[in-house]
Amino acid sequence: MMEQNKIPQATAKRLPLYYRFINNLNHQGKKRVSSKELSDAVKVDSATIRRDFSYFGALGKKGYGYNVEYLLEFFRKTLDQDETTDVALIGVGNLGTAFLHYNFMKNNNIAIKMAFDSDPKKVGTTISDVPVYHIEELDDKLGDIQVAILTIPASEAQSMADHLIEQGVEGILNFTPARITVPPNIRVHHIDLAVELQALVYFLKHYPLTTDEEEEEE
Ligand SMILES: NC(=O)c1ccc[n+]([C@@H]2O[C@H](COP(=O)([O-])OP(=O)(O)OC[C@H]3O[C@@H](n4cnc5c(N)ncnc54)[C@H](O)[C@@H]3O)[C@@H](O)[C@H]2O)c1
Repeated sequence: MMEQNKIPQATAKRLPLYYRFINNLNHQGKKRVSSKELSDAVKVDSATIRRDFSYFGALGKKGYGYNVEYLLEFFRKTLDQDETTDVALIGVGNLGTAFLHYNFMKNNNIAIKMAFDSDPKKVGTTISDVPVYHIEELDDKLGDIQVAILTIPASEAQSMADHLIEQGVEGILNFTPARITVPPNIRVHHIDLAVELQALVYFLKHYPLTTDEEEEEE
């Protein structure tokens, strides 16, 4: 990955968001984009965008904006768009099934390759071309997959994470409300809808958005 270490984590997290939008612009044949346009589209304030983009070596010109092709090339390299990353999904219930149906990652060269469940009724089925195996087949089937999505009951999360790590998984996207403990070399990202909603409501109440932006166009 290109100069990934120099990019602050908060900036890196916004990369996929930028990538998706810039990719769309490119498909529409657009050659340049202003920080204001970007800001409106991805809902990140334009000062943050300018700071983020300065890490990418993309310096917008006043009255011109950013070069779409340059940005796209940079994002592709940085996000390893040229390589495919396979992901395993653990738990084909309400949430897991929805993720399999909505092939949300097809443009990003990241794909859910296989899914696991303990329910015999689900094992042996295929959802959007993704085979569902029994969880006991995990060691045989996982291969060199290093990323897993956890959509199992919270009570199963820790032991499942331990097992996945034993099998070589290095990154876990945890949708269960359980806070799992992992060794320092393993990365866990936790997505909790309830917490996100609470945060949104809190911000609405205490930090109302204003409409007058002190915009400085680039
Ligand atoms: N993060 C969020 O925004 C969000 C939203 C809804 C639910 N959740 C959480 O996501 C998880 C899944 O929710 P759901 O509604 O899909 O639940 P669900 O009960 O519909 O699905 C859970 C699935 O996991 C399977 N399972 C159980 N134990 C297993 C094991 N040991 N190995 C493999 N598979 C196993 C079950 O057979 C079932 O298919 C829960 O922890 C829930 O709290 C998170």
